[in-house]
Amino acid sequence: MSNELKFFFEVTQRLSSSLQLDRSLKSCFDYLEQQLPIDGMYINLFRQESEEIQMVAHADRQGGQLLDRRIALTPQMCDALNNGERPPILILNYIDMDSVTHHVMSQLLPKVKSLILLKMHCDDFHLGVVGFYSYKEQSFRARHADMLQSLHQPFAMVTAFNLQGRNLLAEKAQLEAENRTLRRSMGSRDDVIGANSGLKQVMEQVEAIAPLDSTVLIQGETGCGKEVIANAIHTRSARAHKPFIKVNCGAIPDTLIDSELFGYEKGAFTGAEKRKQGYFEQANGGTIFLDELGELPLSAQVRLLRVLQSRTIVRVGGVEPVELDIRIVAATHRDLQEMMKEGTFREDLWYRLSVFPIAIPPLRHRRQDVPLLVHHLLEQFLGRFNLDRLPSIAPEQLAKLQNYNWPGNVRELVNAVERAMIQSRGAPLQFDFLGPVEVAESLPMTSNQTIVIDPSRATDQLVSLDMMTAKYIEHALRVTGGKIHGQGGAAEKLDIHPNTLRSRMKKLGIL
Ligand SMILES: Nc1ncnc2c1ncn2[C@@H]1O[C@H](COP(=O)(O)OP(=O)(O)OP(=O)(O)O)[C@@H](O)[C@H]1O
Repeated sequence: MSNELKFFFEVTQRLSSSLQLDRSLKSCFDYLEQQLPIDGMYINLFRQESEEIQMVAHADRQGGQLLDRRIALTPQMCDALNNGERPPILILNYIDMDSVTHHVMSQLLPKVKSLILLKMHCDDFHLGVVGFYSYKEQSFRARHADMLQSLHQPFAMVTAFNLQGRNLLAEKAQLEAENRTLRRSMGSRDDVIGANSGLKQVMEQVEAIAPLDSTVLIQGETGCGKEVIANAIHTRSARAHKPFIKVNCGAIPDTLIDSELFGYEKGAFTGAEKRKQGYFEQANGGTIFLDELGELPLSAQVRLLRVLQSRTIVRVGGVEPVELDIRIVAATHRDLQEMMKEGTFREDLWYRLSVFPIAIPPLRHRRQDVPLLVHHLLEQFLGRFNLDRLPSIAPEQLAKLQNYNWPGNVRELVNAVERAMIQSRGAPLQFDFLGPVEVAESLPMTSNQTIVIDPSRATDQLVSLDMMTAKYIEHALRVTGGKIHGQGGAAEKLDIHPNTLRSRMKKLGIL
């Protein structure tokens, strides 16, 4: 075999040795550096549609890497690269001999002093170049170019196939993302956003209580995710494949509560033509979620207490108790203890229910969850709005969302994101309809959560020192992910004793 053939055979063998361009390029380099005075090589694509050069792979003595580094070109540079007169192989013993190469290399590999560029063509399409470079000026001779010129076809083929492979991988990643969204919308286990940040403590409680059959009372402001947490308890329990029945206690008229909850026997009242199961029976084997429990009238509270004690119900018009295997999860945004004092909520029922209370912090106390929720909602809305990519949000708009006070909690955020998507029509999302963020309600933050104390931003509308202290403590808790004591905790950062911080939080009403 002639020397040229041996060279061609060895390089093409190495080039096709792996499906990963970084590996095959490194293998080529290891051989080529013994044949040519090179310090490295790379593959650059010519992206005519976006007027860019994209470096996709590089290899030198340290190893091979896949890259995605892009350099913008001027229209004149694109014309120069498209010019049919540009030779298929070019020796540049000084980088500034060619203005486009100088522009690109000064940004990608500024130490390179001389180069051989091998143009890659595929079906009349100018794919880009393979660059063989040296850190010394005047390294290359015509014989080096002669050796390399037969390689333009194999390099072009391998690069083209590799790019196709990458497109397939990108499609696969997109399919996986769609799958995740679908699973979430079907209520799979990973649908609690903030489970590892603002809702970490809540989720620890959920994980602990879910496998047991204990009654759970979820408390939290309206729209903060009580149903989401109730659902998480059910899906993490052994009852996950059994019914999860949600009852909105506030939505049932007083006169219908008994028959809706406990069902009725045939003939129990006019119109009761056949026996009907109530919500409790429908939930048999699974979980019943009693939402808005605070709205339940006192008479129904007594009967609920009986169910909790005996795990049996009696249908309206019936006498026989029906035994049930159910787990009860209740939720309210009302202050049940206050209602007890007023006499509108039964004390005995409270004690039965509050065996395992879970308090969900409002969204303004876990602002770190806002970007996560926004991203989750955008993914959810993607399908509904028939979009093929996520709309963008400018950092200051995201900061605005994080600083806003969210009186309607996550539900209000859901509505705000939906409204912004409807209004945006493909442009970056705007949330100016939320109105200015009040200084009193949030401290100015940059998008990377660094607090900015800027007296020039103070207005004449002063707020009480207690309110400012509360906001500052809340901010410290956000920064530390809710950690109070120990290294990196809020007490350390605020330079006070953890017990002092706790008592101040209690006084200021911080959860
Ligand atoms: N942690 C979360 N992750 C994902 N979505 C959430 C989360 N919290 C709330 N949501 C969404 O916010 C909306 C309101 O949540 P949910 O109905 O659970 O609140 P709630 O506290 O039960 O409200 P209400 O007090 O009105 O009964 C729903 O669309 C829900 O999917």
